[in-house]
Amino acid sequence: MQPVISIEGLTKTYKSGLQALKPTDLAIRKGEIFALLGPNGAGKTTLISIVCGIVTPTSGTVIADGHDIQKDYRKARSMIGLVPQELTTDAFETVWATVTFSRGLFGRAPNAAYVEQILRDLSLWDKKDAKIMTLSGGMKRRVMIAKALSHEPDILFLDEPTAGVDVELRRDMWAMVRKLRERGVTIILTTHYIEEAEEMADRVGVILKGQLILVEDKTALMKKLGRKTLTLQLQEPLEVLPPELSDWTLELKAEGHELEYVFDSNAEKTGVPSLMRRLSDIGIGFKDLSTRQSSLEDIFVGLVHQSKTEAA
Ligand SMILES: Nc1ncnc2c1ncn2[C@@H]1O[C@H](COP(=O)(O)OP(=O)(O)OP(=O)(O)O)[C@@H](O)[C@H]1O
Repeated sequence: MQPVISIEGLTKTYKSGLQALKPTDLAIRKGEIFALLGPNGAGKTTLISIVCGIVTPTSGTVIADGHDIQKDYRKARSMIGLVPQELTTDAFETVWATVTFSRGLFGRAPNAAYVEQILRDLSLWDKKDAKIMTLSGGMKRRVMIAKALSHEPDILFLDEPTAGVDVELRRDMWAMVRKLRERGVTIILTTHYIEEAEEMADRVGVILKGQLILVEDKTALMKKLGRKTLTLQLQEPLEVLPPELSDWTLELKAEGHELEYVFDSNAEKTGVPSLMRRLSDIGIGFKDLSTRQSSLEDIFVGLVHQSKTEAA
């Protein structure tokens, strides 16, 4: 199937000299929910801002629904709705006016019934005559979504849609995203929450230091993410790992006082019970033990390491 967005060889170096985006290729499928996952400063906003025509790329091309976003900007832009991270909307306007105005900006004929529908879907209908400045932060965010949808885009970008929003709004947002997808809208969202990607996305891209290091179906990625780290506080420090433990991938930490084992908590056999038995058999005792879910940072580090070894 022809992708709805084709990104080829895209890079961005800001005037400061910082390369925020390394050469990137990505094809977004029509009708999918794609989550771009990455820590602060990874380049998520840079990537989506280029696709939305807000930031000029240093090199590369983006085709959105058959239109080159630079050569054919207006057409490409009219297919796209963007909900930016920051709230940028006119404080003195009413909700109704600001959403209707947005629609007009894209050259769409007025359609009161459509605007009413999106305001209702976003629980904003009873606020339609309220001035933006009188709304709560969560309501303002809903207005940003209504604006982005005002011109009936086929592709919707949500930049960190749930950063700093309450549980209720997050739930509403997710419900709305699913509803839009049912209508055939392609959705690309950026997030640094794994749970958000897990809950929402069909596919996930991981971006780290300007590099898109992996793009995978969510289910496959979630398997990789289900890793845990077991740390054993040893009674006696070890200088080296005994050969009897070579069946497990272990690391000595804290100058030999800690033994660390990273395992897949989704696997049928995690290797934890057998490791415990082997330790007991060879007389290695421990004072305490703890497990923790691998953090996003660990996972990224793991993925980077893995992609480097695979490339080598
Ligand atoms: N206009 C700019 N000029 C110079 N550097 C910039 C500019 N905008 C972003 N950067 C830098 O580019 C890098 C990527 O930033 P970007 O906003 O794309 O990251 P992000 O993944 O969206 O992060 P966050 O999750 O914090 O929003 C960062 O180091 C940032 O400081």
